[in-house]
Amino acid sequence: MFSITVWIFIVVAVLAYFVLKPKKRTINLPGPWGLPIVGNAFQIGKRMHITMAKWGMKYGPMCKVKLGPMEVVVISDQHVAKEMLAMDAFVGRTTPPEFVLYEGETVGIIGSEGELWEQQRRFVVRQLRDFGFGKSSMESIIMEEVNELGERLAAFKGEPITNMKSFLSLATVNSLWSIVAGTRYSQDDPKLRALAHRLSGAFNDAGENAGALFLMKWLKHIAPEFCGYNGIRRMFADLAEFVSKTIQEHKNTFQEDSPRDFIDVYLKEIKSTTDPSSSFHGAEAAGADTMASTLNWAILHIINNPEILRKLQAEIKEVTGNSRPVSFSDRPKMPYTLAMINEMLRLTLSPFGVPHCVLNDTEYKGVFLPKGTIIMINLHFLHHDPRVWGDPENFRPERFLTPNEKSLVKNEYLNPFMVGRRQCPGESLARDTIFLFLVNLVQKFDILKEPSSEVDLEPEIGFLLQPKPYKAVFLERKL
Ligand code: HEM
Repeated sequence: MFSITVWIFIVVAVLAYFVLKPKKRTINLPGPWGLPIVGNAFQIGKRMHITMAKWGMKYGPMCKVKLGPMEVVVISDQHVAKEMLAMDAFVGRTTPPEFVLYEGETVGIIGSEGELWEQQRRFVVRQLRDFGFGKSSMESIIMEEVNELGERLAAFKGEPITNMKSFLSLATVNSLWSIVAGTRYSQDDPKLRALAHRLSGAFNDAGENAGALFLMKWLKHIAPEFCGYNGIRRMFADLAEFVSKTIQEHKNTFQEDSPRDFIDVYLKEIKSTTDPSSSFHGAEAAGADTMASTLNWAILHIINNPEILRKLQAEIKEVTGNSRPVSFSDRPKMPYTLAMINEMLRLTLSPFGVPHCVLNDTEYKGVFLPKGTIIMINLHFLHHDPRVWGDPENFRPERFLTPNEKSLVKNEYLNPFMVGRRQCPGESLARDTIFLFLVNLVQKFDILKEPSSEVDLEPEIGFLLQPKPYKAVFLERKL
C-alpha cells in the first residue's frame, strides 16, 4: 500500500504534467461541433462533398473539421483558395503512403514535396510542352484512338451500349500511353484492357469510402476491402508491372542520341539518379480516368438533353461542312463546344482535387496553421456555389457564352485543374483529348437514350464522381 505522501506525490506529478506539458495549439477556426476523440468523422457521411458544402455555407470561407486527432482546414471561397494555392507555404502534400505506387515511399509528382517534386514536375511540364499540345503529332495520336473507338461503337449497329465507360477508358488510356511510351495497342488488346480496367477499377473499388480512407488510414487494418485499400493496392501493383516492363524494354534498346518518346527523354535526363517509372505512374493514374470519366459525363448529358447534341452537330457542320473531321485548329470557331467542355469540367469529377498540406508553421489571415495541417479545397462547392452560379444543378453550357451565344466568356470561378504551383500539368493535354473525342464522336453519330431506360444524373461516389452505368445508342450518321 502506498503511504499518503506517495499518493500526494503522484497526484501532484500528474497535475503538474497536465499543467506544464506544452499545449498543442489548435486551429482557431469555426467548424461543426464534433464528438470527443472521433471529432466529425461520423458526421461526414458517404456524400462527403455535399456535407462539406453545407459546412462551407454555414461556417464560411475557412472552416475546421476534426477527424480523430487531426484538424483539417476546408476552404470554400474562390479568392481564399487562389491566394493560398499561390503561396509556397501551402504547396505541400500529405498523400498517405497507401495511395502511392510503392506503399511507404514518396515518389512521383503527385505525392512528393521539395526538390524531388520540383525536379519531376519541371521535367514533365517541359516534355509535355515539347511533345506538343496542339501539334499535329499529338493530334494524330489522339485521332487514331478516336477513329478506332468510332469503329468499335459503329459495330453495335444501333444496339444499346451499356459499358460506355470501358470503351472510353480503353481509348483514352491508349492515347496517353502512346504519348508517353511511343507504342500503341489495339483497343482490344488484353494487356491494354487489363491496364484500363485496373486504372478505373481502383477508383470504383475505392468506392464510397475512399475519402474516409484518405483521412483515416487505420481503416486499412480493419476493413481493407470495404474502404478501398485493397483495390488501390491492386491497381498500383498492376500498373507498376505494366510500366516497369515497358521501361525495361526502353532501357534495352535505348540510344542516348535519338530519344523516341517521353520515356526515352526521361531515361536520358535522370539516367543515374532515380527510378524513372515513378513519374509515369503518377501522371498516367492521374490523367487516364479523369479524361474517360469527363467524356462519360458528356455522353450521359447528351442523351439526357438532345438539344445539346443538336447544337454541337450544328456548330461542327458550320465549321467543317461535315466534309472532314474536326481538328484542333477549328477550336476558336467553336464556342458552344468549348462551353460544353467547360460545363463538363464544372461538374468536378474530383470534389476536393488533391489535398494540400502546410509545409511549415504559418499564419494566414490571422489564423495559425501548424506544419502538416491538411488543406482541402472544396472544389465541388466552388463550382456549385449558388451565389456564384445561380442554378448550379442545371447542366447548361450557355452559362459560358455571351447572350447571343457567339463567343465564349471567361469565368474566373471555373478552376477544375486548380491554380498555383501544384496546378494540374495535364490540363492542355486533357482539354485537347476531350475536345477531339467529343467533337469527332458527335460528328459521326447521333447519340441517343435507349428508349426504355431512365437517365440518372446522380453520381456514383468514389475518388471521382462518376456516372452510374447507363444505356446509350450510337447511330451512324449519313454525312
Ligand atoms: C479532365 C482531366 C483532368 C482533371 C480535371 C485534372 C485535375 C487535376 C487536379 C484538380 C489536380 C490537383 C491540383 C492541386 O493539387 O492543386 C491535378 C493534379 C495533377 N494532374 Fe491532373 N487532371 C486531369 C487530367 C490530367 C492528365 C491528362 C494528366 C497527365 C498528363 C494529369 C496529371 C496530373 C499530375 C501529375 C498532377 C499532380 C501535380 C502536382 O502535384 O504537382 N492530369 N489534376
